[in-house]
Amino acid sequence: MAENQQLAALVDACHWIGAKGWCPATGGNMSVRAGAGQCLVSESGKDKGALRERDFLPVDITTNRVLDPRTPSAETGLHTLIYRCLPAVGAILHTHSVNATVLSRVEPGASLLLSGYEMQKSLGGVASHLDQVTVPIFDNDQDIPALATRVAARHEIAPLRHGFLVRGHGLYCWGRDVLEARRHLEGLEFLFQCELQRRLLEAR
Ligand SMILES: CSC[C@@H](O)[C@@H](O)C(=O)COP(=O)(O)O
Ligand SMILES: [Zn+2]
Repeated sequence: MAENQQLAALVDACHWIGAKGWCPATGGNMSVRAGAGQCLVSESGKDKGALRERDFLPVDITTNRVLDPRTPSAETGLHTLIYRCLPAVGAILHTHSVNATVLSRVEPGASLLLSGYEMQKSLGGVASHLDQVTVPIFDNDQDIPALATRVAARHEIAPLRHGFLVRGHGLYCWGRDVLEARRHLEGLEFLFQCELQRRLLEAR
């Protein structure tokens, strides 16, 4: 799909995310890969459920240089890192759902491990409910370059796949294009809700 179609699809995805309530109070950010080693990142501080195409700003993926007088997301460094680590990624969605926020705090480990769910197959390359899906969890940090360094270090050891959680903060997920990133977001959110309910019921 052409770059302008991807941007139109991303704007659509942002409105869908807003309607789901996954980006309350200006939380979250989104981007698509663009030509010439750039990506288009949502402007900082905007309501992500009401973004328009002109609210996405060009950023150089290698240098993080912002090619616009406006300010892109405070978390731009995570978007550019993901594009550098995973050359096949075409779109990234970062959301702040209640389930992602709570589950990332309830799980004390460095990963959320999911298995036994048919809906795991909504994630690219997962063929069975018997597979184990690993969603890395990183402790939150207001220092985005420091957080990006930890994400990159983990990617060196265990390559990132569909997304990761930031503890008490939210989810980053992605896909080859906006359509796949949307499917991953919806699939992961479904799995988070199941896992949270399972843990609540089994704790009784
Ligand atoms: C509502 S505060 C959330 C922010 O600190 C941040 O986590 C976020 O996702 C949005 O930041 P932004 O700079 O608008 O992209
Ligand atoms: Zn955030």
